[in-house]
Amino acid sequence: MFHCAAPSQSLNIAGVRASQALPEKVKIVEVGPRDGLQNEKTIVPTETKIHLIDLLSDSGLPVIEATSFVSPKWVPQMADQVEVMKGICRKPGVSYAVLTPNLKGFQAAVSAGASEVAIFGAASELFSKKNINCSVDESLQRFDEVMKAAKEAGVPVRGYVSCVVGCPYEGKVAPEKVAHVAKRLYSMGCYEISLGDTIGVGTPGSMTQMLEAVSREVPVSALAVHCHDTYGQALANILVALQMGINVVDSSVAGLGGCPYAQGASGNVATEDVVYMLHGLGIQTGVDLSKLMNAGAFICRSLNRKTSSKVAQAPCKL
Ligand SMILES: CC(C)(COP(=O)([O-])OP(=O)([O-])OC[C@H]1O[C@@H](n2cnc3c(N)ncnc32)[C@H](O)[C@@H]1OP(=O)([O-])[O-])[C@@H](O)C(=O)NCCC(=O)NCCSC(=O)C[C@@](C)(O)CC(=O)[O-]
Repeated sequence: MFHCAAPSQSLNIAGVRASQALPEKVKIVEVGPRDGLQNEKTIVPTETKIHLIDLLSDSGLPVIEATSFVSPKWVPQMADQVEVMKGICRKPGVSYAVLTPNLKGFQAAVSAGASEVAIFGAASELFSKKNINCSVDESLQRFDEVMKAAKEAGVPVRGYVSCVVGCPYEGKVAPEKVAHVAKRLYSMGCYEISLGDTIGVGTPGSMTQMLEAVSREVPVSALAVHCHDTYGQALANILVALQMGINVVDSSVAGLGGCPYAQGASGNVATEDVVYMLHGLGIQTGVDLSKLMNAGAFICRSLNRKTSSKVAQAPCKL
């Protein structure tokens, strides 16, 4: 018989937070319903997606990326985006964000009531071509159109940069390339830039180098990290980002997901594991871990799949 220590907010832990300048609060952007489900082989029923989003809303998450307004020919799993946006119970205070690759997607997203949109670029030419069928420069031109329309409509826009450490087609990615794309997105008006380790190859060493380069161009207060966990480095990478002053973290309930254009990449870091670590550090998230775990259990049951969250697998429940 063994005992588990509850994550405490003791003076000791608070002392760690103070000495390492960790943030007091972290905003978690839940990407499971989009990043998590976009890669499923069989089409997930719309009602399942809606129920998952409602459970996640109930857990106290502040931002939920609900779906994407991309071409159904490219990502058939997201073809029910309008029904999903219509079906969810919108909880006051929760932002329901969606991905939009171009003006067509933006207009459809706004009609469906998205409270914010995200444009998604890459630091790698080949990934950009495979994912959105254009070069990095062409993508930035398209995003400029979306930004103009978003400003007129008063819709906040988040910007993603994919392949911030490595690319499935080009290998290692130079931090300067990431900084360049991040700066362009920030200059066009994105309020937040999410740095995606799309294939989960980053380590605290390579993340630090990349974050140092990006933070010379974009204020740290406007950065988020989006870590896939292929090599089991995601939590360590997030900790490094927090120590550098970043206080927005993307994650996916049950560690679902991957990118259809990055074969072999595993899901995002599990939201349950991020929340457990943050609470253990005395950092507030506003998320109720047990409600979040219910949402994770629901989607795993629905997909007939084992969770990738270590916290959800742990034999002792807190
Ligand atoms: C960008 C395109 C559309 C270009 O695709 P394309 O084929 O070059 O586009 P097109 O403009 O030539 O249009 C082709 C067809 O798509 C339609 N179309 C055009 N746009 C839309 C739209 N918005 N919504 C619905 N339909 C659309 C358009 O109307 C046309 O229909 P047709 O005339 O053949 O019937 C395509 O490549 C695409 O949809 N790509 C999305 C890929 C994707 O969703 N990838 C996964 C998300 S990114 C990711 O996961 C990484 C991230 C964000 O999580 C961070 C990280 O981990 O790094």
